Amino acid sequence: MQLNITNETSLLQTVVIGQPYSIGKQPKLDEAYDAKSYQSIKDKIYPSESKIVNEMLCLEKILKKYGVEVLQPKILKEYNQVFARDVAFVIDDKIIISNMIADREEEQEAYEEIFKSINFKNIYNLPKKANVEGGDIVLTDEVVFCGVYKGSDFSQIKTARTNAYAIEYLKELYPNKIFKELQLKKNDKDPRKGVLHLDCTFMPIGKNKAILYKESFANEEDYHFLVDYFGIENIFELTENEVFYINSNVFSISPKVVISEEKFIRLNQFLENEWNFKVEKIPYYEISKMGGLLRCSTLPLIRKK
Ligand SMILES: NC(=[NH2+])NCCC[C@H](N)C(=O)O
Repeated sequence: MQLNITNETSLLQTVVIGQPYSIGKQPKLDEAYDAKSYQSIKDKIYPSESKIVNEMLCLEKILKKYGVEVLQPKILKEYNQVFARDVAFVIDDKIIISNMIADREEEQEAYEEIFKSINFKNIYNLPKKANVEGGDIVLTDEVVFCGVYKGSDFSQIKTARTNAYAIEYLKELYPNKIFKELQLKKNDKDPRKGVLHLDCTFMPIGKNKAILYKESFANEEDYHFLVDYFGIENIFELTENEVFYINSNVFSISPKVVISEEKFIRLNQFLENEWNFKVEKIPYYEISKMGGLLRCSTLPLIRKK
C-alpha cells in the first residue's frame, strides 16, 4: 500500500476506522483518562456498546457510499478501540506509530495486519521520550500543526498527550515541512477548562477554511496565527458550548463533502448555506461522550494526490 496524506480534506481513498465491539466494562471514575469521559461517568450517561456500534455503523455506511475503502483493526477483548486516530498518523508516504498514553497502549497490537500491508521502510517508531497521539497532528499541504503541552507536570496530566520532544523528532523526519506548535489548555476533569487533542478544537475543511475555538489555546498568539493563516473570512469560530460537544471534530471525505454530527445545527447550516459544502449528517453523540468524535474515529491512509 502506498500511503499518501498531506492534508485533512483531499479525496479520501483508504481509511481505518476504530472498532466498536468488545468495548469492555464502563470505566470507573478514577479510570477515566479524559475529561469528557470523566464527566459522562460522573453524570451516569456513559454510552453502552450497542449505541457505540450503531453510530460507528452509520459512519462506515457513509464512507462506503462514497466508495472509500474501509479497514478496521482486529477486535481486542474488552478494550476501547473506537478512536483509531491516535494510534498512528500518516504524513506524506510515512506512517508514524504514536507513543500513546499507557491506558491506551494495547490498541496498537490490533493494527498489525494493517501495518503489514505497508512497506516497512515507511513505518516509523519514535524514541520512548517522544509522546505523541494522532489527534494532536493536523495537516495542511504547507504546515504540520501540532497540539502540545509543555508544562513540567506533563506526566501527571492524562489529557497531555504530545510533548515538545516528539515535535522536535518529527521535524527531523520532515525537514521540508513547516511545523507550527499550538499549546493547548489542559484539564483532566472539566472539559470546559481544557482540551484533549488539537482536533477537539481546530480542524481545516475545504480547500482553505477552518473551524476553531479561541479559548482552547494557551497562548492567544496561536489563535491569531491560525486566523491570519486562513483569513478571518475563512474561519468558523465555535462557542464554548459547541466545543464542549466537539463540533470541530468533523471528518472530510473531500474538499466538498464533510461528515458531521446531526445535532451540530449552527455549524451544519453554515457549512451548507454559506460555504456550499455537502454535509453528511450522522448520529455520533453517544461516542462524543467518550471525548472524541468523527475525526478521532478515523485514521486515513490514502487521499488522492
Ligand atoms: N483524536 C482524538 N481527539 N481522540 C479522542 C480520544 C478520546 C479517548 N477517550 C482518549 O482519552 O484518548
